[in-house]
Amino acid sequence: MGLVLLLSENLRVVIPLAIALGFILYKHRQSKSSGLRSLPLPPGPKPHWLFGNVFDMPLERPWEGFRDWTDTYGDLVFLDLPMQPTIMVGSAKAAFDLMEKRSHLYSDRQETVMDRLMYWDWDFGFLSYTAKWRKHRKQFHQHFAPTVVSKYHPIQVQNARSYVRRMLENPTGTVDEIRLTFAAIIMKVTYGMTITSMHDQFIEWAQKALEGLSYAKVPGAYWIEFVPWLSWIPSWVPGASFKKLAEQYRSYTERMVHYPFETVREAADNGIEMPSVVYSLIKEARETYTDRKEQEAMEIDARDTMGVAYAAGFDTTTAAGQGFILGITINQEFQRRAQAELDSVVGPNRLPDFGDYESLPCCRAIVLEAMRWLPVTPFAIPHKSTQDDEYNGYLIPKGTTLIPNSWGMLHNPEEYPDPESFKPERFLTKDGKLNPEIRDPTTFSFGYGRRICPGRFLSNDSLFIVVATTLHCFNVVAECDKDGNPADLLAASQMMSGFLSGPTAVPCVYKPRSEAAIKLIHDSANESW
Ligand code: HEM
Repeated sequence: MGLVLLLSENLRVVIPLAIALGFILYKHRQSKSSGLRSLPLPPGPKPHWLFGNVFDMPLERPWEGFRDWTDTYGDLVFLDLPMQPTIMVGSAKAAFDLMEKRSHLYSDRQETVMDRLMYWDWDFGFLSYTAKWRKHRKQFHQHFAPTVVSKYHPIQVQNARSYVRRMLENPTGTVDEIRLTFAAIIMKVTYGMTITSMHDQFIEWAQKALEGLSYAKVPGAYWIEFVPWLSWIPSWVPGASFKKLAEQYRSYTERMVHYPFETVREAADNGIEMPSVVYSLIKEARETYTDRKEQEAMEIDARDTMGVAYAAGFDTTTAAGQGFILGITINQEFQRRAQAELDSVVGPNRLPDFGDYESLPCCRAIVLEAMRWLPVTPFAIPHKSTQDDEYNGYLIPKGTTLIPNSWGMLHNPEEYPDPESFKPERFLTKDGKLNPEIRDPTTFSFGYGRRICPGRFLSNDSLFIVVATTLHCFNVVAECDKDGNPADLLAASQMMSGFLSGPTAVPCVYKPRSEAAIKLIHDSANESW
């Protein structure tokens, strides 16, 4: 106890010393040579002798700074960060060569102290490349694979229709209503819970948990990541702001994972069905095992595996949906073209559904362009290597973090001319079909290799039905101020900096296309599902 107090009182000295000592030991380890270690590291900005490239990291719209580095140094840019050799991957070829073709070497993740302290260490998206990760990923995939997700179409159609009904009442509620739509879809699919408001208690907890996560994931923000063995220090110690942050948010993360799961489990205990992924897993556990301990273990696995669905799927799909609304408001010409297609395929007497999917290439092109234009995860989630490797004559040391600049690849003018413009037509042939020669942007925007987003099929379907239903019912135009001046949509399309990105604002208004459209929207409230 005396030692704890002594160290705590002198923490302003202990912390920098511990970090410096850590850096020196790390540098020493790095200098040890092995077979491939005689190869040069990929080029990159010149590092400081002790702090490496820490102070070179671009903070505002970093993807642009990283693209400039790629232009200067090439496909792989080496960054010397504390305890963490890092390579920025700037081209599609290098990204696929490493993270897809050699995915057995590049599928690890950097687990962090903050993940553990803030109770995110159950989330398999942040787990290392271990047996536990494999087990959870496999279980998740069984419920979100392309052959399975069509089961969720009725939930998606129903929520897209409920969305247009709310937009009729609240035509400027673009941001809130699209958020509610994707939250409701994920919660219904995963837990069988009906969400009707973003003020729902669960949603408020989950949003707080995600807010905490966004702080915890700012690279280099917490010194504790460089000296994890100091994570025992109490929160009252000066300099231990990471502990305070963890204490502030941890309980929200716990509630986000536990509450919906316990709701379904309690219902199952009382013989009440809540048809959903979690309900079917609980049922399976109870049918497979008679031993309560084994049942419990399987149920806990299900809780943790599926706890990730809201955390990983809500903000991401929402940001892509916001990109669609803004983009289609800017590109009025393509909006008219998609509506003409909807008029001819769906007609005036019904709303679109998944049966129309193949016949609506314009709506599908809009989804593709929304995924490309303002990429939600500009750097995917970084991967980590598990062995020394060689690529194009360069050493990639074991333990290197690979950060793919997905934004840079999606904005490569050679693949996507005029990349800053929202142009769904780029994905169509002259005769209006999807053009297989243009690279599908979702090969970048959902990440890479064995870690590629397993929720992408659900997300793509949710976006498609929202796009089709919206454009069948509404013209989407720029919001005007009281003097009639339209909002600056290009300013709104500036992407926010952060681990997750999206447009700065969505100043758009929904105007019903016709009386017939209004009737269709109202009538959809009487549909039985
Ligand atoms: C537009 C929507 C979405 C985008 C842009 C997106 C993007 C991503 C990206 C870039 C990754 C990291 C891939 C990598 O490491 O290379 C990822 C991982 C993940 N996503 Fe998504 N995602 C979206 C929607 C969803 C949805 C709806 C779900 C769940 C239903 C989901 C579940 C996950 C999970 C569980 C992981 C972790 C995979 C792992 O580490 O093995 N995502 N996503």
